[in-house]
Amino acid sequence: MNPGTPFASLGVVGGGAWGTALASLCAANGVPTTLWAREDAVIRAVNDAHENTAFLPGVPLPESLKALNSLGMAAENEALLFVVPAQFARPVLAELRSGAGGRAIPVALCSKGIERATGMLMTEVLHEVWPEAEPAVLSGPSFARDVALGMPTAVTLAAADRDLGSRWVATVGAAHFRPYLSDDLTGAELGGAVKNVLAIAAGVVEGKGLGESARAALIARGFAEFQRLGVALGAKPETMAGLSGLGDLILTASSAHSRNMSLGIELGKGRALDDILAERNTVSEGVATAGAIHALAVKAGAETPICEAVAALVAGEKSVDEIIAALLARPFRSEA
Ligand SMILES: NC(=O)C1=CN([C@@H]2O[C@H](COP(=O)(O)OP(=O)(O)OC[C@H]3O[C@@H](n4cnc5c(N)ncnc54)[C@H](O)[C@@H]3O)[C@@H](O)[C@H]2O)C=CC1
Ligand SMILES: O=C(CO)COP(=O)(O)O
Repeated sequence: MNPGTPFASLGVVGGGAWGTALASLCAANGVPTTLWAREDAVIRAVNDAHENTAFLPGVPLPESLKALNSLGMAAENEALLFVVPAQFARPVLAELRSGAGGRAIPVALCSKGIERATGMLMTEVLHEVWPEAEPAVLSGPSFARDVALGMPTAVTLAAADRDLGSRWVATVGAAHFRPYLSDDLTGAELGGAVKNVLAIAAGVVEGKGLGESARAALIARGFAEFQRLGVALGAKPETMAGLSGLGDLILTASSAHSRNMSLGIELGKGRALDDILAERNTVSEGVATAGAIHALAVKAGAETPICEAVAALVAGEKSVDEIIAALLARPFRSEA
């Protein structure tokens, strides 16, 4: 692969844990980087104490990283990493487009979810809101804290154009953060969205004490769902089996550090969803995405019983015991 040229300036939009980790990485690479955050307290903490105390406490950030709250200024950069949770993405992208004056600039989407109101993937939302933007998708098994602390990580970086992909690799890549190029944007973003829903299910298995064998079965059968849906939506099977697919599913469905899995654990212990969400300031994308995935799957004619069960659980339509009973009562079938 020809080495690309890093972008001359980068705006990271979204000052949660993941946006902060990615901004820190790019700033440490020497790319002039600014971080857009909604919260004044985050902006002050990043600029004054070089730490995002709200969302990524205890991780020192490069002094060269500057935070701001103007989307208009963020849009003046040569390229953008977009890390706003999926349910809030549309208005933020619209404001960025207006700040950019409708310019065609590279936007790498790093959020892992589907817009509940429309059932759209993030690339579809971007295309609708800002058709001139040049999309890429960065997704894979990568906890923000691991990346920010310099622990080894590998991700999928999908872009339709190889030169564009190489520029992103040169901007975010580091010895400990290894992006692998792909041209399958749909596959890359679908993996990140679906694994969050399956991680909630894996958490329920854990919280309910159903055992590690059950969790392994859930991961494998969840992966089968994910492949069926991916194929129906035009994703490549190798993407589903790669870092942004199986890789992220393994991480998120086996670690209580995952917000989605830990939420599932609490649900499995019998706690109410609203009580769990009320005590968190962080996002668990699978909650809003579950229903959207199920609806997409129905439309695409793909059978996704685990995602359907999670959708019914978080919508309050079925209890944990009811979804477990329904999954175990399914008829025996061939594995493929
Ligand atoms: N944290 C992680 O390890 C990783 C997260 N991601 C994805 O990155 C995206 C962002 O997640 P995190 O950075 O972890 O967020 P976070 O959970 O650390 O922080 C919540 C974020 O949501 C934002 N937010 C809340 N209400 C909002 C609103 N009304 N409008 C706009 N923004 C609002 C907050 O400003 C904050 O940036 C998600 O899609 C997540 O799935 C992807 C890879 C790793
Ligand atoms: O996407 C992630 C790791 O790849 C983070 O997962 P959670 O949002 O469940 O914490």
